[in-house]
This record gives sequence, structure tokens and C-alpha cells, in this order.
Amino acid sequence: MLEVKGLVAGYEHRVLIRNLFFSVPEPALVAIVGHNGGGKSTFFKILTGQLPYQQGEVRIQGRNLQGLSRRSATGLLSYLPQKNTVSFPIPVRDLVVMGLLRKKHFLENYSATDYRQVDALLETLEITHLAHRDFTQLSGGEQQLVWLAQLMLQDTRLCLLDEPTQQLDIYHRKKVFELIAGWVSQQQKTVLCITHDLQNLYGYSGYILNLSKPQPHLEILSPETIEQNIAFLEQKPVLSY
Ligand SMILES: Nc1ncnc2c1ncn2[C@@H]1O[C@H](COP(=O)(O)OP(=O)(O)OP(=O)(O)O)[C@@H](O)[C@H]1O
Repeated sequence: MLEVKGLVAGYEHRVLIRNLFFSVPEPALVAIVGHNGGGKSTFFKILTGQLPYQQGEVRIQGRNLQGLSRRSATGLLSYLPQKNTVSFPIPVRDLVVMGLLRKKHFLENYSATDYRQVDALLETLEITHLAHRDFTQLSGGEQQLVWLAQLMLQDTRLCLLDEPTQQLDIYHRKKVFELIAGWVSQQQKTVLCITHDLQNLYGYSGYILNLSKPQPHLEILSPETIEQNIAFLEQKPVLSY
């Protein structure tokens, strides 16, 4: 469902992604790892149509990304960026329900059924107590859980998460990885998750894609591949200037 063939991409004269080839079987969890500045978020910018690529081909559910407008790409995947801000006060429930926006007609209001879905997700994420709080006054970790609820509501087959646990405490990191693994095994989602939390990957099925390796490819998640990638990432990065 996600196929990347010979992808070359970067900024101006700096190539960050060199000749990337992989194909993700569906459903799957793919942990995307690598050193800071290695091009992980850049890869997501390509998948979301925010950044053009120089060479290669990317296909999502058989559709070539190059020919898709950003708008039509929106229904194919959901995306949780590393930083996401809201500049106006809004109750958590009203922010989460916006995950249904693309399924709504112009000016169509959200229904009681929509809000029931929101409440169920808040419960899954154990943040029911935040439902009526102003989102802008929440802590960074609380905000991150709210964005995850909104993303789940979008209900797309492919989900891109850019460091979804970066501001979470140890309990919630574990919880979010369990939840993501559940989306894959129970809801047949394919989740690409950028993370530096390799320790949290033990026990899950899926793949690791290490964009800092000279020839990144999908490695099957296992205690051995996790350890090998941790050892790799403990080494000083080779900068590609
Ligand atoms: N718009 C831009 N123009 C030029 N260079 C950029 C731009 N955006 C990002 N970069 C550079 O591209 C490199 C890769 O950035 P990217 O955000 O993809 O890294 P990352 O692997 O996600 O890192 P981290 O783990 O720190 O989040 C960085 O060196 C960054 O400074």
C-alpha cells in the first residue's frame, strides 16, 4: 500500500534521502528512527505533499503521489506533526471532533453521534477528564494525547506520527505504543511512527526503518534488530553536508 522506489529528496543542494526503496505490507507498524536532522520529518513532508522530491516514485494505495493534489492526499492518510499549535481557546472535545472534518459537507454541524465517538476516544486515551478544558491551557503531554485522539478520529488506513511520545511520561509512552500496536492488529491500520524511543518497541511486531543507515531498508522488529539499531544510533552521526 505504501511503495517507495528510488526516492531522492532534500533541500536545495542538500540531499537527505538517497535512493530509498521499500514497500510496506498492509497493515503494519513501521518505526522510523535515525539521528537528529537525519531526514525523518522531511520524509513525512514528502508523503504529505508539503515538499516535492527530486527523483523516484511514491505510491500510496496504488496512487502516484506526484499526481495528487494536497487536498486529495488528505483523505489517504492522517498526519500528526512534531509541532502543532492552536492559537485560540477551544475546548478539547471541540478540537478532537474536527478530526471528522473531511467527512463533513460544507457548513454541516457535528452531531451527537460525532461527539459520542469523541468521548469514546477520550476514554480510550484515558483523558476524559480533559474533555471540557481549554486546549491551549493543557500541558505539552496532555496536548499530545488530544492530538492523537483527533488523529484516530480521522480513521485513515495510513497514519503518520512524528514523535507522538516526545512529551509523554513513561506511563503514557508505554500506553501510546500499546494503542498504536492495537490500531495495527485490531483496526488494520498502517502506522509509520517516527520515534527516538526504541526501548518501547520491544514485544511488538512490525518493522524498523533507520534513515541514518547508508542504505535504509525495512528490518523486521525483533529484540536483535532493536538492539542493533540502538547500538548504531549510539554512534556519532555522519553528517551529509
Ligand atoms: N525548509 C528547510 N530548508 C532547509 N533545510 C531544512 C528545512 N527543513 C529542515 N531542514 C534541514 O533538514 C535536515 C533534516 O531535518 P528533519 O526535520 O527531516 O530531521 P529529523 O530526522 O526529523 O530530525 P529530528 O530527530 O531532530 O526531529 C535538518 O538538518 C534540517 O535543518
